[in-house]
Amino acid sequence: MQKTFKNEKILFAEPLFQCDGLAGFTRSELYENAIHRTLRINQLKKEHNWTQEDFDIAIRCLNYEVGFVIHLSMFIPAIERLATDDQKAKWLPLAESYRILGTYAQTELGHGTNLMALETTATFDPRTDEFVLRTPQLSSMKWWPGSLGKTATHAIVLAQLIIGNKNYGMNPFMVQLRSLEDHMPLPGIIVGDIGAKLGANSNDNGFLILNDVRIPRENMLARNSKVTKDGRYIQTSTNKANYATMVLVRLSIIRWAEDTIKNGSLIAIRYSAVRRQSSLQAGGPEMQVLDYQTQQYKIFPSLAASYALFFTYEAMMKEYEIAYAQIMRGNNQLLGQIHGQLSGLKAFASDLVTYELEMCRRSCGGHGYLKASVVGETLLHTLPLVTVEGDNTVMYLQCARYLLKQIAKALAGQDVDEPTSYLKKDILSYTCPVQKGEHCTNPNYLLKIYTQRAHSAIASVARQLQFDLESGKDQSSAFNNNLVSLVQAAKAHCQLCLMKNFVESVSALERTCSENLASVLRQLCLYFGLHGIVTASGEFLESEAIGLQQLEWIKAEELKSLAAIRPNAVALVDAFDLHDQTVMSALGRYDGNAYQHLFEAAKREPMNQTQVPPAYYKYLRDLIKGQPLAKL
Ligand SMILES: CCCCCCCC/C=C\C/C=C/C(=O)SCCNC(=O)CCNC(=O)[C@H](O)C(C)(C)COP(=O)(O)OP(=O)(O)OC[C@H]1O[C@@H](n2cnc3c(N)ncnc32)[C@H](O)[C@@H]1OP(=O)(O)O
Ligand SMILES: Cc1cc2nc3c(=O)[nH]c(=O)nc-3n(C[C@H](O)[C@H](O)[C@H](O)COP(=O)(O)OP(=O)(O)OC[C@H]3O[C@@H](n4cnc5c(N)ncnc54)[C@H](O)[C@@H]3O)c2cc1C
Repeated sequence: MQKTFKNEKILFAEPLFQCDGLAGFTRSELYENAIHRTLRINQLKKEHNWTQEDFDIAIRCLNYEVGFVIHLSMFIPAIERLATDDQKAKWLPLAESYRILGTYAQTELGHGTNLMALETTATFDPRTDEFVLRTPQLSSMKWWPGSLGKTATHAIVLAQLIIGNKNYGMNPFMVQLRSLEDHMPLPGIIVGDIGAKLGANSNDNGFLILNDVRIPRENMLARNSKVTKDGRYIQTSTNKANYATMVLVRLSIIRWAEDTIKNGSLIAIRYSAVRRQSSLQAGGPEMQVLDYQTQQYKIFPSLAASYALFFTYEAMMKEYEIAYAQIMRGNNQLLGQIHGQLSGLKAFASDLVTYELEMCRRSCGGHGYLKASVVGETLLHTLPLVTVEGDNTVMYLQCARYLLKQIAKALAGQDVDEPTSYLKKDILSYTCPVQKGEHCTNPNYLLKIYTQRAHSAIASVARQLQFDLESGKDQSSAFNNNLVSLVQAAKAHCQLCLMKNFVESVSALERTCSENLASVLRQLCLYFGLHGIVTASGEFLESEAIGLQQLEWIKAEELKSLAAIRPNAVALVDAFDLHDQTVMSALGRYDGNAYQHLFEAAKREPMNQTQVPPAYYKYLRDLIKGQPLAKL
């Protein structure tokens, strides 16, 4: 599942990468440890001639608990996508050698989603051939950018470009924040950390106030638009191209989601295999909780999601690489498709894993509430994915906007993009392929059901919008009246994408892998499809993709699937090939000794380093001895 990291032994031989000790670290210690780790991985890369892929896998092996995440995942990619060749030649070597440390400063205290309303300005001053950057009011300050608080020496600041009295919209500007001599903020720069978060506290997300900070004209990243010395704005590509970095990170978030749900399902399934509790026969032996149908129902969705997201990431990476290669050659034909697809799939993947991680946590009972189980920590670290790189609701709406355009083309007899080719079909010619119970065991039949449900959802909201417009509603009111249905249609399309990628990937694999493996993957794919229909049965019925009889057959087949997956469940998570130090969980160790590892973790608890707590001498001793308490 994960490209086996041949350098795992090298990485985990070093105490720095052994994760047990992170519990109890202060924020400053977590921050410092994360920086130390990234720089040490960089040294290992040089010492052992690792590839960039090895470097990236090492970071994933540490669950991204490293420093400079935004420098690596946004600042450098933004230079690659937004800078001219000359600007790349200047800034990339500095960034890649960590001579400058960067962040991507777009979100403000008052705005994150609505980029058109960002308040930071960059005003061109022709007298000095400079831009003057300012955050005019409290709500304008940059707020959230990773590494901004204490680390970044530079930021790519997204600001409204002002020339004369005209606003040319959001453009990217390279701004130095700190001295490269003593790391002190430069004149006009007020910068700091925004404070503790629910998780990811090794990251110094920060705030930035710009008080008339002057930068040279050549600091505007000018691949897509530039300002001439005499103040003329020249657009060389669509201004949507300035959004390119976000598209890439949305792709990365799908893989991040895949990585977290693999951890969660591995912990839940391995622990459920060793945990024995209660018995079905009075006086009989206690059962592995993994044998309870309800426990399987709780955690097998996370197992199936792990594989579904793996296959979808692989497919979307190929789609992105094709689109990006064209875009970098100036051909924006695929820009709308890749934006629509990745907006929706980033939202769907992060929604899916945050829900399933909580189910994994719950499935571990009381021990799931211990930090040492790590499944709760994993959930906390995953929660931001529903917000970063675009709030999920807003991302679904971007996907829906793309789908509306595609169905309009389909209905007009025009070509549509490959991912929405199903919209060309005649929706009325559909007949449910499941006409008897055994038909539910055919993933291709299920795929037809998903297709019809998605097509129906998109067609239905398109019709409703048209009806509202023809009834006299203006565009924005008609849209706002249908936002929930638009989100629903986007989710339906995304769930179809996951199912299609799963079916097609297994079909391709079975041509080369053993029949045993093929049969296990087919079973998991079938389960993923059945479970998806059951959990959204209302929408599948509403779309008439299935009827009540089919739903009854599908529900029965889903429960049978649980029993079919059970014998391979542990092997399927072992196949993730995740090192114990990556999973870090006392409940999910490969050796299965959950209780021993829990007790070892408890013994490492700082409070247990002394038998008698300081509070005894302050409060408890007199209390227990019946002595009057001193004034508190
Ligand atoms: C070390 C490894 C680590 C790997 C993992 C890294 C993870 C990093 C974790 C955290 C970092 C977090 C970073 C951030 O959060 S950065 C900030 C992210 N912010 C956002 O995503 C803002 C969301 N808002 C928007 O994107 C936009 O405001 C909008 C899309 C909601 C609205 O755009 P706008 O231009 O205001 O209006 P329209 O909707 O009318 O769109 C206009 C037009 O542009 C097209 N379009 C919009 N976005 C894109 C895009 N990204 N790419 C291409 N095209 C885009 C849109 O489709 C419209 O096109 P049209 O229909 O043809 O007119
Ligand atoms: C951990 C973390 C790291 C981050 N790192 C960075 C970074 O490195 N760089 C950076 O620039 N930013 C960063 N961000 C900021 C992030 O990009 C924004 O928080 C995100 O884009 C959401 O915007 P917002 O916070 O303004 O939410 P809002 O848009 O204010 O969302 C609030 C509510 O309003 C709803 N809403 C908003 N607009 C609409 C609409 N048009 N239609 C329907 N509903 C709507 C949303 O769905 C949501 O329910 C980070 C955030 C987090 C949590």
